[in-house]
Amino acid sequence: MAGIETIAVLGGGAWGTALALSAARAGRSVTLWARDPALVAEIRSRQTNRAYLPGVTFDEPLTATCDIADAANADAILLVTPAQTTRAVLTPLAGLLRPGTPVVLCSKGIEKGTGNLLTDTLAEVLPQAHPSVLSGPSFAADVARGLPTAVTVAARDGAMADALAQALASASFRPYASSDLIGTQVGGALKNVLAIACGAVAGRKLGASAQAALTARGFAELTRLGLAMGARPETLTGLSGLGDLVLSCSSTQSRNFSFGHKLGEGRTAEDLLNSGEKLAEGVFSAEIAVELGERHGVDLPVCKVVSDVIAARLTIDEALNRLMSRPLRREAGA
Ligand SMILES: NC(=O)C1=CN([C@@H]2O[C@H](COP(=O)(O)OP(=O)(O)OC[C@H]3O[C@@H](n4cnc5c(N)ncnc54)[C@H](O)[C@@H]3O)[C@@H](O)[C@H]2O)C=CC1
Ligand SMILES: O=C(CO)COP(=O)(O)O
Repeated sequence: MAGIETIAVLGGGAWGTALALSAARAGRSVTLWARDPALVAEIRSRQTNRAYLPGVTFDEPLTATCDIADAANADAILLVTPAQTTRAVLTPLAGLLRPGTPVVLCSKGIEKGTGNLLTDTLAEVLPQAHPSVLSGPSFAADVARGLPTAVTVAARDGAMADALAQALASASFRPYASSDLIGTQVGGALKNVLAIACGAVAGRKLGASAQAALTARGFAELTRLGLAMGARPETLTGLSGLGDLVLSCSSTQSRNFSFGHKLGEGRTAEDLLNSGEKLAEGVFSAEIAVELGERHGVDLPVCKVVSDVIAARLTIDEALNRLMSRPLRREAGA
């Protein structure tokens, strides 16, 4: 397999910019596509992205463009826009992308309306692409600053996953290759929903014990759904599953945790969404995760209460009562 030298990153937000910087540090030639001309101008003139990565000056030069056609000929494309925009962002590449080009989905979510994992959407829009996923415990601000990070990089074909891991690896960024596309995506999507629940527990001051219990029971949910959908167990206990769940369920740096924290303090989801709160993917994935659970015959009680709280069908206290009054059961067979 030919080496991956040129990389296009689609998305000029926090994670897209951080991954572009990280790939440049790994020695790749990187083009960052963003829809906002003002941001492209800022990157070209100042090598900063002050709105999404305040305080970070790029240590490696990035080329920026507003024309998505400039991305089509790269050896690999990283898609890093909010999960619900995946279809819209990929569509213009339909007639441009060379067959076999790896498209690495770096967003974490499930498509509303279809219940698709993002690789399913990719297959519908760009069937000629080689489907790939990057996921794991990694805050954009940490990666942008070159702090040590490890992630999972999965591709349909193990050799492609190895090539992508090789291309993205640097002294501070360590990808582990995998061929489990399903497991890698289920972990990333569900941890966002579960982080909202843990944030709400913290915001409601229910205690560290409750937060740990919810993280563990959340992991049981993530595992049940992942296995029912065909994930491999070792992926779910790896970086993109347990690793990312632990990070997001324990840190106020997580936007999903922070969103939940504010719900726990009494704000409503509607109010938060209307007041320009930062992107919290779990808000959009919660309901569709519950639907996926139903489709696969899997019970997801924590995701269900998160979905109900977001839709204002339940208060935080009612959610707690619902979880605590469920019939007692054996832990392993739950
Ligand atoms: N920020 C982080 O630490 C991490 C984020 N992620 C995932 O990466 C994805 C993106 O997150 P962030 O970059 O953090 O979000 P962000 O809110 O910082 O940036 C999103 C970017 O997407 C752009 N965008 C929105 N709609 C668009 C559209 N229709 N077409 C083109 N561009 C559009 C926005 O203008 C913005 O530049 C999410 O799925 C998130 O879960 C994954 C790992 C870490
Ligand atoms: O996915 C992330 C860390 O791995 C980022 O989490 P948030 O989107 O909750 O900030």
